Amino acid sequence: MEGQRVQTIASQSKDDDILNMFVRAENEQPGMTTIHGVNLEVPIIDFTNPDEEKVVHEIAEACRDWGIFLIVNHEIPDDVISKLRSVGKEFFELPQKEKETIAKIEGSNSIEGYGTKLQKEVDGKKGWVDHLFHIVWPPSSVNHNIWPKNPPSYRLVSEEYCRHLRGVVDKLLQSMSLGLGLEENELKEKQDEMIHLLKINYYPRCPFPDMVLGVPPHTDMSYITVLVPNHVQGLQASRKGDWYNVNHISNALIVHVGDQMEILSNGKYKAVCHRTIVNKDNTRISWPVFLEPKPECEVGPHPKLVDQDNPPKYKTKKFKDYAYCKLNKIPQ
Ligand SMILES: O=C(O)CCC(=O)C(=O)O
Ligand SMILES: [Fe+2]
Repeated sequence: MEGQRVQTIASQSKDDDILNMFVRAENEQPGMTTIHGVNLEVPIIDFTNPDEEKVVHEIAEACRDWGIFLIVNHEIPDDVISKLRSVGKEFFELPQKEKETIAKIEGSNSIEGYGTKLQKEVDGKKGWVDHLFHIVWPPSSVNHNIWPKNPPSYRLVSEEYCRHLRGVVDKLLQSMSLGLGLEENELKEKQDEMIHLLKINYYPRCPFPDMVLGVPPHTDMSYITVLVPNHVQGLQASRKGDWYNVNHISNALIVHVGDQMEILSNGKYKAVCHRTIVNKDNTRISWPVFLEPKPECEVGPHPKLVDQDNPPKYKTKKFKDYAYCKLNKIPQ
């Protein structure tokens, strides 16, 4: 096991030394660094808009100018989302011993399983969050041994959500492809080389939310990430050097452009820098699905998007090498 879980610390610890491991330097503390009183009104895309050309244009513009947007009317039924939220919450509310049966094995290369620490920690400061990771697609990459056995409906519910999500992802990739001037199905067809990785972030209530972070500032390593949170706001994005709360719409999907999409588009689409804050009164939970290349897959600027006037801005490398450098904070 990789040390104490934040959930355990949150429910038990009054020890200043332990709590100090979470308190950030002032220039990182959300209380000091958030622009208060305004939300970042990121683009909202309506998937039922009959003007499909307009939707493509809006998505491309959002990827270029924001790297983050919300999708409303996405056709994932509300009850599918609410069941996903229930089973995830139920898993994290199980006795600690039961959760540890699917804990990530320390030193293993796999990211899958129940865990706490993720990236190399700057200044040894810890994020106020535990998580669960498991691959949900394609079936050949899925290891059900790592999925929670409890609640018993966990698997069925998660599979149902992920099936619906694939429809959303297809539409997103088609629009992003067109927005780059590629054929409609060019990115969608790359899905053979991709995995869908579900994460659940569990942010327990925190007695001093202004001084700690959930997930520290980062861009996602994925091509794109599609996320649903519970009812508790906590996602912040950086815009022109300032941190803002992102507008929260219940049951909207939040899309992040990740590093691989920025690389593939040779910088035309921008990965969004984001972080999360925690809450004094409420537990926050979020369910991102990361669309990532398979480890051996090479990612670099798309050949059709580079020429003499637009030389490649990024190296082409295997995703596993990219991920190793990123997680260990080694320059790419
Ligand atoms: O909880 C959230 O809203 C975002 C979490 C996140 O950025 C991540 O897990 O990469
Ligand atoms: Fe993220």
